[in-house]
Amino acid sequence: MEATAALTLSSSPAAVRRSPSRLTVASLHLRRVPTPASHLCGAQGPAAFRALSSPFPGCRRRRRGSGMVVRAEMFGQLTTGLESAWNKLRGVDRLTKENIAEPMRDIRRALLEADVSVPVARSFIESVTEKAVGTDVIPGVEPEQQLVKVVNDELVQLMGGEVSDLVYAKSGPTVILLAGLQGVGKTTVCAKLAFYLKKKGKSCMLVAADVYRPAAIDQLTILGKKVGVPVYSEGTEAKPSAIAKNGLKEAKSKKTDVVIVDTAGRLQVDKAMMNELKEVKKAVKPTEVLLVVDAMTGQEAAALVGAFNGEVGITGAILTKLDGDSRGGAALSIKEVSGKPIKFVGRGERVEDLEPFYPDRMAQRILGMGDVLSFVEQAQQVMRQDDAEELQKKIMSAKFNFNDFLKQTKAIAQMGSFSRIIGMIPGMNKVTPAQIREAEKNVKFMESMINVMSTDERERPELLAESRERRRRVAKDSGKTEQQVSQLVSQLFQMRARMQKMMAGMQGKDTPDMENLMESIKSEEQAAAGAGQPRRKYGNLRRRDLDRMRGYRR
Ligand SMILES: Nc1nc2c(ncn2[C@@H]2O[C@H](COP(=O)(O)OP(=O)(O)OP(=O)(O)O)[C@@H](O)[C@H]2O)c(=O)[nH]1
Repeated sequence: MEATAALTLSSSPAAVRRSPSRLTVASLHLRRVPTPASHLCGAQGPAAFRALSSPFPGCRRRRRGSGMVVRAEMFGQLTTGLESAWNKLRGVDRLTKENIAEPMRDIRRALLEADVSVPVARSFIESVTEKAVGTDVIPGVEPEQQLVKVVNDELVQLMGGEVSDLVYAKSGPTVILLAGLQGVGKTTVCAKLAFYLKKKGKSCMLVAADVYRPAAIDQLTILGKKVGVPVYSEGTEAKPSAIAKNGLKEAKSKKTDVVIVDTAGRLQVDKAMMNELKEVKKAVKPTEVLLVVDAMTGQEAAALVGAFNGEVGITGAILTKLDGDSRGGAALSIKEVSGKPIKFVGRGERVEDLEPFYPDRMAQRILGMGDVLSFVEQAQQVMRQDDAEELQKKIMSAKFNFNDFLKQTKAIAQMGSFSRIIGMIPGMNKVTPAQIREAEKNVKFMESMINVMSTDERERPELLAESRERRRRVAKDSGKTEQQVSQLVSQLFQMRARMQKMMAGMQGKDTPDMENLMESIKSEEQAAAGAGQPRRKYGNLRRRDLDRMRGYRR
């Protein structure tokens, strides 16, 4: 049977055709098994959740400069190229090899225009095609949204997947050796790194091993002063490897945590440069050898990282000048081409302008679709097939218990706070902030009671239904009244009944009618405004459950 997921995301292909400029995410529907809605809404009625579960207008793609989605201008062209790929999928039912062929060509073109190398673009396209075609359809998520997600995940992988942290030495100072061609920003990076590490509570020392450009030593000394870090130098006469070795000795004697060695840059890769680097490396046995590359050089930067790694052996790259006019090819290709991760990126000339490289954030910037991605991810999470199937079995056997209740509550909480979700959906002005706060308060309120229940009580709500003693204990331990606990137990049984009714309807080939369902929830809640009041009929609720409920209400 199909996944019984509770929350799904969609807007109909018809709506998309009517409004092609709209991104098609974003109506939240209750499908098949209803997410327990009423428990989020408490006695005040499920207004907030009802509003969430009713179809909304599509989530409009944020225009450039609208302020809601931060787009890296650097990737602007790539982003625009990708957009045309999504547009070509509007209105299709599922992703097939045939219907994604043209969008894939757009993506390939966009990557090449961003200065990604041909082999990298080719393998990217192959991988996206394979995953997109094989991807499970998530009910309610539009095919182009799924493609956005696949492209996002592949971009993240392409850029190295996880963030690659600096490695520190197990004992003694951590030595970071910086290498790179002339003018890429090495000296500036020395100061930026020291500034970054100081903020992390590490003591640092800079070592001036660029003996060919006298101004480099002065520049490093000035920058060292600026960030409050000592600079070790021996002028321009000594050998770089000796300077680095002596600098390390001094750092050891001062118990410095991190030593950053600045080396000379050349206009191009040459043998002398490589040999010198190898010597310095041998002299100080660095924990990290980082190649500084300029993002403006595009795919050449990636090739350079590969070349340095082959010759000298490096641990990663630092990509500078991402604030400039580059097209992004370097960020996309370095890991794939060289096998080495980008560890930091420089986004300006100031010492503060260095940050760790986060592949996921970068991918989101490229796509400029953070809202779509979080919707698809959340839908996937909420709809994990195993959970859903297990839940379905429980519903059918009337075993839906407080653990499931809590799980569902948390699944909804995972959809982001109510306010956040609503904030992402333009046109969602039917739910007032007060209603949102109320719904959130109710979730917490119920959790506090469930949290103090014993394992048995959570698994078998009947125990609470049967025993006033137990209800009193839960009330006392959670600081609530006995009546409030009774009401919670009552709500769980009502929910079981509603779910079974719906499942029975589905199995009887009736398509569940959400309008009717919500109406029936509403009228049930009106009929049962308090746990002590008589209720109207309970649909498919089992006789045993009813008896038990009666037992606890007596
Ligand atoms: N816009 C921008 N400029 C940067 C960045 N990083 C460095 N620069 C600038 O690039 C220029 C060269 O930087 P340096 O740090 O001197 O480069 P270098 O690699 O040490 O140069 P050599 O010592 O000649 O090898 C300077 O004007 C820096 O201010 C960055 O991330 N963004």
